[in-house]
Amino acid sequence: MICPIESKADSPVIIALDFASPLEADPFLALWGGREKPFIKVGVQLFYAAGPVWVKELVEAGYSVFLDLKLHDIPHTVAGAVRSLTGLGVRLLTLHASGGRTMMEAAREAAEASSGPEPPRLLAVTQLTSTDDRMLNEELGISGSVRDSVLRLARLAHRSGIDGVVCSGEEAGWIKEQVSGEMLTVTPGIRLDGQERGDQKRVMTPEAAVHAGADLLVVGRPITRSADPVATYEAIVEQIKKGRGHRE
Ligand SMILES: O=c1ccn([C@@H]2O[C@H](COP(=O)(O)O)[C@@H](O)[C@H]2O)c(=O)[nH]1
Repeated sequence: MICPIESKADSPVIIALDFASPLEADPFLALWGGREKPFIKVGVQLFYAAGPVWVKELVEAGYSVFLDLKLHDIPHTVAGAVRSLTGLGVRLLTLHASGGRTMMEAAREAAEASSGPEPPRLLAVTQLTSTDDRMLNEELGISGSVRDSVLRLARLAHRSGIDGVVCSGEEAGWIKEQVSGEMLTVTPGIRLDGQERGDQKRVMTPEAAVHAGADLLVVGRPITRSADPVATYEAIVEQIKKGRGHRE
């Protein structure tokens, strides 16, 4: 089943607007002029440059916005950040599951207590898609596989009342089966066949990710660096339809 948070255009693709400033992001979004507005993700680079007022303007202009700030601090501070951000009207907001249960519960309670627009659904980042087993074990000193760690963090997020997780396509199906079918699975690390991975370690094609159980796909450079971003976006949407066909 495709989750109800997906974009109005019946497309589960979220475009990661990893640009330096609105001077780059605005002309990029204008390429969709006359078409259904895409679901967009604003991450730390653009948020730090553009600020909350610009994000609110996007929401007011009709964009569904995923604010990917990956909050990670003591519970009191994260709760305060969530309170500051809920008024923006964004649909999704991230925090790191590794901040622990008390931090995630504090974030959820802060979102629920908001009196403004509908609060964002919270997503817990499990292990970044740029992490592989070697990095986890040798650099971070965490034993076991990335998959085990992702499942453990997804369970913790679920127990903390968090709506969904950010994970790779490789883990989306396991989370649905082993944690909860209700957990929203949002998957970056999307690459088209044969495309450069760049810094991503756990990658999947759009079709394979949806087939594996991903609800929403985050796609940045494959679209933003494409010679024809709108055509690439539409080709990815087509691939997803195929992936859904295989899943049903
Ligand atoms: O584990 C994670 C969490 C977030 N991201 C974000 O998704 C996009 C991916 O961009 P690409 O250019 O398609 O690689 C980017 O904004 C990351 O901050 C992630 O990649 N992995």
